[in-house]
Amino acid sequence: MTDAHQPRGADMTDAITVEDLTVRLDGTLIVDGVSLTVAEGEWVTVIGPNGAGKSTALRAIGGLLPYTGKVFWHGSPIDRMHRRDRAKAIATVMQSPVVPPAMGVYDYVLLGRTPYIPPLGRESASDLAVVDEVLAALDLEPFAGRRLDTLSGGERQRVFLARALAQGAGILLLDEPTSALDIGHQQEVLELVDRLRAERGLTVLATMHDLSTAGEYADRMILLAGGRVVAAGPPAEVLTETNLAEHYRVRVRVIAGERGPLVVATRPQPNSTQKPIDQTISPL
Ligand SMILES: Nc1ncnc2c1ncn2[C@@H]1O[C@H](COP(=O)(O)OP(=O)(O)OP(=O)(O)O)[C@@H](O)[C@H]1O
Repeated sequence: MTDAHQPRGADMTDAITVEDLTVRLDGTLIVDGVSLTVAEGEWVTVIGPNGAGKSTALRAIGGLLPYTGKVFWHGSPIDRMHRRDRAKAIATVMQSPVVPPAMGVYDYVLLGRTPYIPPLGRESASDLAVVDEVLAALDLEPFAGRRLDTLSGGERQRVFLARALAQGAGILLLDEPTSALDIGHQQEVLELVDRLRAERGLTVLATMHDLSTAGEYADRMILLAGGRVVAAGPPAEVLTETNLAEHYRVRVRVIAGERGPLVVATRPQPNSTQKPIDQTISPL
């Protein structure tokens, strides 16, 4: 297994290679020299506290934000790839994508097939078959005729994933893909992605906040804090009480589960070093 964050040049067996990725937003350094690799067929999940730079890093790796450093997909520098080839190589599900509110679910998922439809051409029967297959796999058939703006947050999140899967790309970038889903749909979606990974060799780079769930599905994890990689490796090496206490500033218990470490946050002890409330709130 490769080290998650050692730069070593683009390797054809790596689906994603990132070297010294740096992103500034409005002059502020947000991602600070991140290097990582994701092998073909591997699932790597980036974790880290709010504001750590996870979404920003993922957007840059997906070619959606300007950056300095190097990003390769399947050994090709992305800044030299044609837009259509990019869309066939990588599909992204970012948080709160902007969508035409009046658009129907079926048409939105069909947008995933755009890179396969010739200019001025129409979608083929096989494009429609892919959309039907994806809608069925995500339990979305009953919603096919509905407008996007009539769906619940969780239903919409599944539609965003459906569009990405319809794209048929070999690499999936998922930014908190299950944050709005109930526990049943969360497991269903992650199992589906994992099955596609096994059947089609899909590569997954995701961000997730639910640490136990993240650890159950990822081959490797990367802990980001302050825009930098502070830990990387298999879930059991990253999800440690020491790492989580240091970077999330929370007291946790990590218990060995069947499929990976289970992380439980515990309340501070009453005699901990926290100041009494009456010393931290100014009197009115
Ligand atoms: N235009 C901007 N100018 C300055 N700072 C910005 C700008 N856009 C985003 N940021 C900051 O960049 C930091 C990283 O944001 P990002 O969304 O990548 O974090 P994240 O790790 O995904 O967080 P979360 O877990 O809350 O989703 C945040 O502190 C955010 O406020």
